[in-house]
Amino acid sequence: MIVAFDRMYSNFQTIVSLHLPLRTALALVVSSALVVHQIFKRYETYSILAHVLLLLVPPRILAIYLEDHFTHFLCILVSYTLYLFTLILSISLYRVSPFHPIAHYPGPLLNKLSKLWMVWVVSRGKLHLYLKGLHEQYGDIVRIGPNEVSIRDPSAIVPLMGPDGLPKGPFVEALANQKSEIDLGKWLGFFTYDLLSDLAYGGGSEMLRLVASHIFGQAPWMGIYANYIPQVSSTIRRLNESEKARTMERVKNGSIKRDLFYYFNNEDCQGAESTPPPIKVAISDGSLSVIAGTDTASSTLNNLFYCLLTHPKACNRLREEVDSYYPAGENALDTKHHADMPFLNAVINETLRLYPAVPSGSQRVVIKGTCGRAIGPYYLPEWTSAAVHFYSVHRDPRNFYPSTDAFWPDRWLIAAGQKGQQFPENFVHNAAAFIPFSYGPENCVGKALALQEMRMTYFRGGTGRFLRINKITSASVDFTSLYYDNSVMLIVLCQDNISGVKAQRDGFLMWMAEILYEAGVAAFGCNIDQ
Ligand code: HEM
Repeated sequence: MIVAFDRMYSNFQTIVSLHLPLRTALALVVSSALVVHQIFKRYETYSILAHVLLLLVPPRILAIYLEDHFTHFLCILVSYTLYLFTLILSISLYRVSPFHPIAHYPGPLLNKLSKLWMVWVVSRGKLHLYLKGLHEQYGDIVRIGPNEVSIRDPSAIVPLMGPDGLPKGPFVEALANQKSEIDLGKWLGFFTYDLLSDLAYGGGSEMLRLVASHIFGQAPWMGIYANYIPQVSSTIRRLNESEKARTMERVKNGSIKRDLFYYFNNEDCQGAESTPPPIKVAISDGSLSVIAGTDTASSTLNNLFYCLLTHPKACNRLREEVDSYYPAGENALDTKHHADMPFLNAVINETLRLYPAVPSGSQRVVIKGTCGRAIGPYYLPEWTSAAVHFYSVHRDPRNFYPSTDAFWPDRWLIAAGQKGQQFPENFVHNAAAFIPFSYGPENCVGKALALQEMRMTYFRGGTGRFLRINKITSASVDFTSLYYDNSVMLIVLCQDNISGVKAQRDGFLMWMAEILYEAGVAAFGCNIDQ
């Protein structure tokens, strides 16, 4: 085999060998790297075959022209070094040059050069703070990648994400363009980035998946290669298999009630499609909703409890409101008053304002082949990715003032013109800049469900073991308002709920210890602010 390859190579060598002078041979290597840069610029590709053909094959062939001047080993070394160096230099110079289509947007040099810098930032779990800092330094639009901007200007929300806005970022589009059946595992990681961009929470393989999706979200080509690393691919395979098994089981058993799957699987035989979708589509729909709905809701609940526990006055006020709507004997799980309880909804909104579960927003992209798009006051050339940075928009004093960075639920009551509320001087409340569920036709499909979940959780505790409080110091926690009821956490807001759960106090303490243990060990910056 080796002999045959050697013979083939020397035949090839004889055919293409031209005995070029050294300068000409080197110039040939440099020019091919420049041509390949143009190809990459035109057709950004995540195909491994294309990467091999463009990155590895040309310098190997061109090494032949150096054979007259160096030893065999040196030819290869010089050819590859010069080729890759020229390619990287050419790409870098272009990215920081005034000729780049988004050169006029300010941003740090490293961000302009490569997304690898963002991979590092993301791996530290503080992307939302990093981007907020960049907006404070550079203004309302910042170049955060070679072809990517982050926006803090609410006037960009409608043109970017509204009915005439842009489609979702490159990963989602690439998924839609898959010709054959999709490899769910591969794309799941990319999707979670769009959705869960900046969450910071812990939890075994979930966290592994999340960290991976964060990183691959910044540099999708890494995801393609990582899929070939046995440890990564086996985690993805396990995830795939478990999603598949759950879906098959659910399809086999049919509906007991009208859950989400009832609709995914077209079990009502109504709507646009009357037949069930292919099983792969059902699996992917199910997985996406679980991913989209679980971590967003649980992290918001974490933050909500954190805010209440660190603001005992607000906690007591909420307790009073609950007691007034649901006096002793009333079923607090009855949803009839939930949407009308002003302070409860103000507390939820204020939590979502300070800690949006998707802080860096959802990416949109200007499709290739268009002449670019005007997004509010900004012009975005084709193939530029852009996202409104929810976290920065929510914490901008031009949108919410005073106490912009503080937990102050009253702002929502004042804005709604609630009786008895003082209108502070210079009060600003830009409702259009409050977008925790994103905006437009592609916003969060689970918004109503999520809000109801938040309201109900006051009474039930909801997500059980997933519920973690971000940062707890004994001084800031009013332990007497928390009880543990075997499987769920119960925040006791109604007087009549207290009896019956007291016996579980030991359980509660164990649970609390577990939280503290997790918060201490999992250094994922659970408290979003630190
Ligand atoms: C507090 C809780 C939640 C927050 C803050 C939240 C936020 C978001 C955001 C910002 C997006 C991106 C939308 C966009 O690209 O413009 C999104 C998408 C989505 N959410 Fe939620 N979400 C929450 C809970 C849920 C729940 C409980 C479900 C369960 C059904 C859910 C299902 C989805 C789905 C399926 C998408 C993808 C929509 C699409 O791409 O078309 N979310 N969510």
